[in-house]
Amino acid sequence: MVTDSGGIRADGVRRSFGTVHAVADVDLVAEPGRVTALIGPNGSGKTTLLLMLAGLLRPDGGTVRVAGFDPVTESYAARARTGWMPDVFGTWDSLTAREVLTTVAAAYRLDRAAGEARASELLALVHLQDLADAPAHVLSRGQKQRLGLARALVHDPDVLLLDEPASGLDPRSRVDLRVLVRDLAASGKTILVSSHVLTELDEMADDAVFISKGRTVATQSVTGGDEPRQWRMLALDPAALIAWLESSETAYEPDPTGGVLVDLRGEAAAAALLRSAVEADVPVVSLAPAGGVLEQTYLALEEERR
Ligand SMILES: Nc1ncnc2c1ncn2[C@@H]1O[C@H](COP(=O)(O)OP(=O)(O)OP(=O)(O)O)[C@@H](O)[C@H]1O
Repeated sequence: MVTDSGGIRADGVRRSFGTVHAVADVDLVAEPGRVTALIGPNGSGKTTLLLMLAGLLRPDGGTVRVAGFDPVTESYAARARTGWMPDVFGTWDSLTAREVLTTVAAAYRLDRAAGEARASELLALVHLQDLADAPAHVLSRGQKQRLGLARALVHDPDVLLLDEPASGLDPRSRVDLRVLVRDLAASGKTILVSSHVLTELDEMADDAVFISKGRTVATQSVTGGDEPRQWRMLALDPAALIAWLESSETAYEPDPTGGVLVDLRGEAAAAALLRSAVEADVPVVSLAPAGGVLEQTYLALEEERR
């Protein structure tokens, strides 16, 4: 649970730019030790919300607590506990990757030796040792993202706000990012991460908050939930599969891939369906979730809002 001293909490937060209500009414809870995904279409207000949580933009109304502090009235305490990784990381072009980190360390009042040690540790963590002494402007987009992540971690914050952290990362770096984020959550940090790549969030997040047009429209637990979702079932003999589904009165819809889609509640239900199909000699070749759980919720919400 979020207590006064941990996690992120936003209640009825709003922020407009002129007549644009970028964030109109957002409620959000992100708990320590968990990764919470922030999901919404382009322009739904994710970055604006993250900027308010990071203390970089003042809300017009509502309340925000980050690690127990108000980022506006207790900005020093909140910022000391918050790591912010923007979607586009502007580096100071004349500095090297290492200097970017030691400069940030100095801003957080780490002494020189501690700052240098921390910079080396983080450069190794994000696999940038070989480029440590290269000017930051020569880094590729993905390498800059990794430096941005290292920068967010300099002061060992309790709360991490990551805006599209995987954008521009190659497949290996995405896996590394996922492992790192999970490790940070396991060590008790609160992590809020926005991304459009829902399959990636499926594998990274514990909880999800969906926003649309500046409002919270749904929250969902990613892990351990047994909400119904669609599974795709394929058989060597599609006619035999359909005959069996009909005789066993299992609801299905045909799938363009030649298989069928069935609604199932959790993995135990999938195992039971597979067992009965095999017992009935249906030559099933696969039964797997059709798309990720977050993608299914996202598309259902989009459909609802059309
Ligand atoms: N500084 C600003 N001035 C005016 N309008 C703004 C400003 N910042 C954001 N907006 C508007 O607020 C809305 C929400 O923008 P925001 O960047 O928060 O969305 P987002 O969900 O992060 O989008 P994306 O997924 O494309 O990154 C958009 O309509 C945007 O044009």
